Amino acid sequence: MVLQAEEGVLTTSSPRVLVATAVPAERDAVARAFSGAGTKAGAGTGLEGLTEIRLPGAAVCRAAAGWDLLAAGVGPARAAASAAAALTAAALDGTPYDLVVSAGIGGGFAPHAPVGSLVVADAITVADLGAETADGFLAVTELGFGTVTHRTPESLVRVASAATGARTGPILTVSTVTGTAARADALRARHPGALAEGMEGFGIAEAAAAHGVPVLEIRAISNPVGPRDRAAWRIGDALTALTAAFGNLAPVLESWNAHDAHDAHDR
Ligand SMILES: O=C(O)c1cccc(C(=O)CC[C@H]2O[C@@H](n3cnc4c(=O)[nH]cnc43)[C@H](O)[C@@H]2O)c1
Repeated sequence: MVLQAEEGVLTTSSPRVLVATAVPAERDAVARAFSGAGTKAGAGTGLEGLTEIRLPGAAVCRAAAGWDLLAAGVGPARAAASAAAALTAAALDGTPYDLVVSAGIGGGFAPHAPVGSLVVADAITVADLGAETADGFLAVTELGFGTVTHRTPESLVRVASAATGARTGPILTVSTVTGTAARADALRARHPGALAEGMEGFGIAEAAAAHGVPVLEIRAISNPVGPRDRAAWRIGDALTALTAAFGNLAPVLESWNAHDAHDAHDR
């Protein structure tokens, strides 16, 4: 967000937002909210009408003024590397991002996050970064290292959930998709209140934190967290919900003041 002097008056331009998904299908679902780009019209690349900017380590698509979309890859490490590349390139270019949004489909914890619903994270927590011991799992912070949770700005979570109808609560980041009831129960016990899981949020939040940029995560629920039944994932419905979410989210994020982000903290 750059302050500009116009006729002697200081005005604030719209924030620059980086939306990071895992895969191109999710990025294109976000793109459809802006201009109809990413529809099936054309050769099926999903990028008709979008400008692709190739960077060292990442390629971002400009969906609209101020809105860059990144298919950052699956899993926290690849997503962090891609997001960091995009953030660094923008900073070196003198046009840093004001907000990073981790977005995509995700698993929902029953009964609070049913398939087809939306979840906005008030906390982005890595669930499997630590050590297994005879007495159970120890988070990396309990070993004296690093971070396991990034908080999202309260004011941003409030406006985002009001605009989209999303439930708000912790979203877990896992490197292994939960595939049994026992693992789902263990996650519930360790993270009471967790609404959803995905595979990239924490990595993207780490990259954003390294650049001092606030982060938000939004997931459209495609499947329940629990016993694996890949055939039952409602990916199409979730992608449709993601497009609708960004249609409602974009105007409120554009008017959100990034300087309100002082209410976010890492743990
Ligand atoms: O096959 C397709 O057409 C397709 C379209 C869009 C996305 C996909 C994915 O497989 C996305 C993988 C992505 O989804 C997240 N995810 C979804 N459900 C879960 C879950 O139960 N636990 C953890 N992650 C989940 C995750 O972020 C993956 O990166 C396919």
